[in-house]
Amino acid sequence: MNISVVGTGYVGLVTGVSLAEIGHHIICVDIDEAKVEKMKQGISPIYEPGLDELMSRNIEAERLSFTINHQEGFRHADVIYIAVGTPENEDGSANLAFVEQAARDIAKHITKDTIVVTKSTVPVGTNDRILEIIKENQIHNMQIDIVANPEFLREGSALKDSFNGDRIVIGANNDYAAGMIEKVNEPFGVPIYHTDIRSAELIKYASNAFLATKISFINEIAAICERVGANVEHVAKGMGMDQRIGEKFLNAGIGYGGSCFPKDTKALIQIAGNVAYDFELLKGVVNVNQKQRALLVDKLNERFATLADKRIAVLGLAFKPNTDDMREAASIIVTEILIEQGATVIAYDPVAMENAKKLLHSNIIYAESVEESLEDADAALVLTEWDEIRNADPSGFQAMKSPIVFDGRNCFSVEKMRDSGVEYWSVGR
Ligand SMILES: NC(=O)C1=CN([C@@H]2O[C@H](COP(=O)(O)OP(=O)(O)OC[C@H]3O[C@@H](n4cnc5c(N)ncnc54)[C@H](O)[C@@H]3O)[C@@H](O)[C@H]2O)C=CC1
Ligand SMILES: O=C(O)[C@H]1O[C@H](OP(=O)(O)OP(=O)(O)OC[C@H]2O[C@@H](n3ccc(=O)[nH]c3=O)[C@H](O)[C@@H]2O)[C@H](O)[C@@H](O)[C@@H]1O
Repeated sequence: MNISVVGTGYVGLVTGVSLAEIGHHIICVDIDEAKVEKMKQGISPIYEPGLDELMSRNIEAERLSFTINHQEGFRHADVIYIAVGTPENEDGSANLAFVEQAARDIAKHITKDTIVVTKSTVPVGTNDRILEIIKENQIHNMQIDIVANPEFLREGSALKDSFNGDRIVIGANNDYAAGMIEKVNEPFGVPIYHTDIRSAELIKYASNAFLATKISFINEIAAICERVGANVEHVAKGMGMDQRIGEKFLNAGIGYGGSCFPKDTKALIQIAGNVAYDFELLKGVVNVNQKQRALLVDKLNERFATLADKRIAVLGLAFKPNTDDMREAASIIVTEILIEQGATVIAYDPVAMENAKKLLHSNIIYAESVEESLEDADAALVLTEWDEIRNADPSGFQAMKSPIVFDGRNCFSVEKMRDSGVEYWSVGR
């Protein structure tokens, strides 16, 4: 099928590449010229394991191309996917400006009957609005159907998730559109769940909010563990063995970050608020996460009278391993407080440092390796559990002025660290 994807961020590009890989003809449209130039050469503008290789393969096979021109992008499209950003407004609600602009672009340029598929995470009712915008602004009078098809991939394992997802949700209000989008997705071999549009929209927010709830829940259990002398890893394991609970997303740490959990939890609170429902539980989840992010700085402040003369190594900057994405990373707030308190910060991340430099305080010093960041440091904070950090030899911490480590991702064995003479604090163990 001829498919166009609007927006080539983490979701749009992975969607385009995956659909090309299963045999569709894909043209991706983005307004960012520099990005499009890179992608035309088979270079992914984002770090995502395996993506460059799959892009190049499908470009060579002439199943994948890129353009900044919407008209060219939509000319042959049977289906158009919307995968533009839905960032957070100041009040926490979802900003739909990019989605609405994409709808206007579609309205202006389509010249054949089209199914529009919304991949972006959008509040309930947005697909109705998109359809309305397209119908109101259409130049040629074409038949338009709309399908809500939320995305569940995780950054860092996006391709793996696309080909091995737990489900594909198709929300439609007619059998033709639902059947066509099922056909598009069939080669993935992933279970397909059909529902109405509004339920599909809510499935996405409810799923992210539930996962965020698991994380804040285990983080509160970790706080109790610390106070009563239990070990949160053992507690999580014992809980997770109950299949009704499940073992995943029970890793205690410095909370959730990234481009989605923080914004989607807040957006769902707004969605509920708009229909006069106070989502108390989710408000608690958000508050717990807020506190959790500053946990390591609180611990540092308990350990040292002042940070003014301290050299602090920060290991890991991305919001999670295997991505260069810095959106809502804990490192943003942690490094800001450290610098505010007068500390010297020497940071290292295997992949995200270029993006970090654009976002973090200009006083941060960047190291080329874990070892370099540890040299002469008074304390080290672990913010992201990259394999390179996780696999660091505990004896390496002896290069510090004082081997004191606050581990926000429970990367190291408590026993090994203590045996290596490291003063070690981790979350709830
Ligand atoms: N990042 C993730 O892991 C996931 C994101 N989502 C959702 O998917 C959506 C997209 O997220 P990301 O890929 O992270 O966004 P992103 O911000 O990385 O990328 C959006 C892209 O859309 C482009 N764009 C904006 N307006 C355009 C227009 N009118 N025409 C063409 N291109 C346009 C931008 O230039 C940018 O390249 C959001 O709603 C997000 O909540 C859903 C699941 C996973
Ligand atoms: O809507 C989205 O954008 C996506 O959001 C998350 O994916 P992502 O943000 O890429 O990464 P996750 O692996 O979910 O991690 C999110 C955050 O939670 C933290 N986390 C995760 C798991 C855990 O047990 N503990 C924990 O603190 C991670 O460190 C990270 O900061 C969801 O997992 C995806 O299903 C969803 O599609």
